[in-house]
Amino acid sequence: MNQDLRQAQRFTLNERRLLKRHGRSAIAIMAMHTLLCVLYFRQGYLQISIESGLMLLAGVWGSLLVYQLLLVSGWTIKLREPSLSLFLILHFTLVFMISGYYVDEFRLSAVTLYFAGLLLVSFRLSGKAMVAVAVLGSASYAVMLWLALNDRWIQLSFSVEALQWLVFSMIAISFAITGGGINRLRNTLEDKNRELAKAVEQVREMAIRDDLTGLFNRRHLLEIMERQRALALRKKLPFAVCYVDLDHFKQINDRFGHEWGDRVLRRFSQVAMAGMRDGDYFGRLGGEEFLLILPQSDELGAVRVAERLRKRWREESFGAEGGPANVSLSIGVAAYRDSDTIDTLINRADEGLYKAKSGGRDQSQVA
Ligand SMILES: Nc1nc2c(ncn2[C@@H]2O[C@H](COP(=O)(O)OP(=O)(O)OP(=O)(O)O)[C@@H](O)[C@H]2O)c(=O)[nH]1
Repeated sequence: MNQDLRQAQRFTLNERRLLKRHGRSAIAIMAMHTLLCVLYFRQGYLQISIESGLMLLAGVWGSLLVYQLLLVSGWTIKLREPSLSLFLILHFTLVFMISGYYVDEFRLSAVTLYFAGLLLVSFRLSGKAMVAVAVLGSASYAVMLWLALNDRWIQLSFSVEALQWLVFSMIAISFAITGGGINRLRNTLEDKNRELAKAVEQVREMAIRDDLTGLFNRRHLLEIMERQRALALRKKLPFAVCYVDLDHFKQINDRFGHEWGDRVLRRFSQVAMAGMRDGDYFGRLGGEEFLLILPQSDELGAVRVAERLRKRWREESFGAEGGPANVSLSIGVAAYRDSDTIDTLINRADEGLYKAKSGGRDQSQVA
């Protein structure tokens, strides 16, 4: 594959890599939060028994690991939102609110890492979804607070708690508003990168194709021959080429006009392509000259292919459409030899073509 194309694809077709990174970030946030909870617990600020704490931890990490497995396995890649960010942020909301419930002294600090979670999913969720998530976060905080106040009314100050809830809600909404922008930017960037990859592919196609026929052009045919030669040298795989030339083409142009000449060239390309074996290559060297490259073919096999093409093309007639009745072909065939370079091989095929022309045209000759 062309190097430019690979580079463009690195920006566009790397969804699996991004998903893995997304999963790793989720784990990092949760790991930091777990560490924070352990510190709170050790300092006596987390009002929870060790058994309940461990059970909660098992639930949190169990579900997060399942999430991570889904992302890494590629199972979610076909979904509309493959990072399952909505699930992730709901999971985070639940976990952070539960920990917030148990930490009375620093309730707001216990849920601070929730904002890192919001930032993470803002790369994936739309602006509207982000606002909905933030509102849900704020409502969950309110419910959590209500439960904590109900349980421990005497020790808690309503106004301080309400102020902390307000701060939490404002930060969450601000994250949602700016986060929506991040997602829009990311989508635009993705679209642009996709367009870029397509453009690179188009440029690449233009660089290897002949305008008139859409066949491989001379440059690309020479590249293919170089590759075949390398294979022949390394793995002793034979290959052969057929130098194909339409006979008396100048007369066609002169008698029927250049447009008819073009039409004949295009039809010949279609006929030749239709009869080709998978793995063979066919292209236009220029003018009315074409080249067939036949991997894993010896001289005899190549002559058979050349003759089949010549006979098939003779059946084609343009007479009924006001063009030439028949256009014959002359073909020079040459099989690769160890001492060959690309030039000597083409020259030999050209010699075969010369023999075919001087032998009366409409035939294949080996050289
Ligand atoms: N219509 C058309 N004609 C082309 C194109 N490229 C080359 N030609 C014409 O092809 C003709 C080739 O003529 P020659 O090289 O004399 O060969 P020929 O008339 O086929 O004679 P032989 O090969 O000896 O049978 C010339 O008239 C070129 O102008 C093309 O893209 N379209």
